[in-house]
Amino acid sequence: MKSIAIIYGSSTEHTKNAAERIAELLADYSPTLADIYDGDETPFLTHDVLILGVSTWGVQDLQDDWNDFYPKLEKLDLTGKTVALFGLGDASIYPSSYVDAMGILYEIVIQKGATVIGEVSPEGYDFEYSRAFKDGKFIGLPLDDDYEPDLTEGRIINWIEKLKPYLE
Ligand SMILES: Cc1cc2nc3c(=O)[nH]c(=O)nc-3n(C[C@H](O)[C@H](O)[C@H](O)COP(=O)(O)O)c2cc1C
Repeated sequence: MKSIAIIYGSSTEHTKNAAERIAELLADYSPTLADIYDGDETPFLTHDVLILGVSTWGVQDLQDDWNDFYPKLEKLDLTGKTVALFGLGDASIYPSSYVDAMGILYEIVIQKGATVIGEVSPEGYDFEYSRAFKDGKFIGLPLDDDYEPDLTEGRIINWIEKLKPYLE
């Protein structure tokens, strides 16, 4: 069984709530839950699988705490790490930058040597453009607690089931 860290940044608790739900669903793996606000790179270094949660703010930007942490992220070596990403956004008001921050994190973790798992089909999502949408798939799990909160629980459960084979 792999060791898992769930690391999130959240300004109005949407990403935090999703991170806590993911932690509950993965309770058998005893995951570490960390708020990137603390600025601590230790969980990145001490776990095999990193589940990273980020919301998009400022239109197309990383959530503030992830933004502050970004220079540290640029210095990490993530070779051999498995990363799964989830991103909170609002496809109704920001359809042209939907969950862009998840795409920003994807690009840097790939550059730092990580393998990314957990891509998601766009079926059921209504958006125009997303930096997190590559080669016909989202590179992680988009969640929208502003526009379609009722879908969050089912989306998380489906996604976790798909991740589980990579966590053994
Ligand atoms: C000023 C502002 C800018 C935003 N920009 C985007 C955006 O570009 N793309 C997007 O998908 N969501 C955008 N959002 C929506 C947030 O990402 C969304 O509310 C999210 O659930 C916040 O999560 P958090 O509470 O974990 O920070 C924006 C929200 C605000 C208030």
